[in-house]
Amino acid sequence: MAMMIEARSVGFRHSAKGAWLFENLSFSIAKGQIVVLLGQNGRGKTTLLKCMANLIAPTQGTIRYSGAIGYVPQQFVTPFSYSAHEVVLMGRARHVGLFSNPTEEDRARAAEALELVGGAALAERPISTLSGGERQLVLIARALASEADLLLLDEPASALDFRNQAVMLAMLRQLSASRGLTVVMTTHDPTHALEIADRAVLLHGSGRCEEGTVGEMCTEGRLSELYGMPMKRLDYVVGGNRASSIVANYGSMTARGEIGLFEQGLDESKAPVELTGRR
Ligand SMILES: Nc1ncnc2c1ncn2[C@@H]1O[C@H](COP(=O)(O)OP(=O)(O)OP(=O)(O)O)[C@@H](O)[C@H]1O
Repeated sequence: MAMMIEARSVGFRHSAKGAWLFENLSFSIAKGQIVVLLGQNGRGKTTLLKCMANLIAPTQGTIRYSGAIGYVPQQFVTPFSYSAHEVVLMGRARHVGLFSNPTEEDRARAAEALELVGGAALAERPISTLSGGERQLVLIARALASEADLLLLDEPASALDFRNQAVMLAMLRQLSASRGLTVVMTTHDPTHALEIADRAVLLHGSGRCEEGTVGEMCTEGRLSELYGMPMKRLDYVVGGNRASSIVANYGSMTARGEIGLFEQGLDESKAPVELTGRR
């Protein structure tokens, strides 16, 4: 099987005395496989994805890859108000020679990619006027237009409604089956892993991480530990098809302080006290 990515004993920490985000992580991703990175906020999913995209160097270990990479960040900021079509056309950069203009084929591929994500109607709209979800679809189209062999997607579903999430997941599954596209994506919804992924990487924090098949990784026990709260797997039949979802038992969380994000992020002394309008 052709290997797209081989990570060997990879680790990352921001400073020599800082805590490891992940440590001694090794995995192999074969051509056409889909891999999902899971973990609580701040556990290092984006950092790992950036190491895989060769945007930052891991503190320890090596990552080798073959083929062309398309990296889709969580946010895309541009000072210029390009149209959606122009942004997708940027994905053709490595096909367009230096000092050359995009060809008709480049334009056609860009239009095709935008259509594939259901964004054809957005083509002429300035990117700055698009909603978060629309912008996310355009960025995915840009990566598809690049005809990368390996897509690294940072929370591609975070701003999408249920239907567009389903469309995007189906599209990735179809591209991996038909074109051998390899995909690594981060998500806060482990059901996405059940739906399309072959393998999953769990980032538990303090350097601890695990990697394996979705069946091995997405068990109730492992996911409850990963998110620090009870997680259930529901298996059911819908429209004659078997389906599974991972759900969080939200009601089990009693008060603030149990959720890590609050402990880390909310400093009341700095929070705005006055709200405008009536209370
Ligand atoms: N320059 C930096 N120096 C120190 N810590 C940093 C720096 N940049 C990021 N971090 C920290 O590294 C950790 C990992 O960040 P990362 O964005 O990889 O997490 P994540 O799992 O993708 O989170 P989220 O789910 O919230 O997107 C976070 O705790 C973040 O605050």
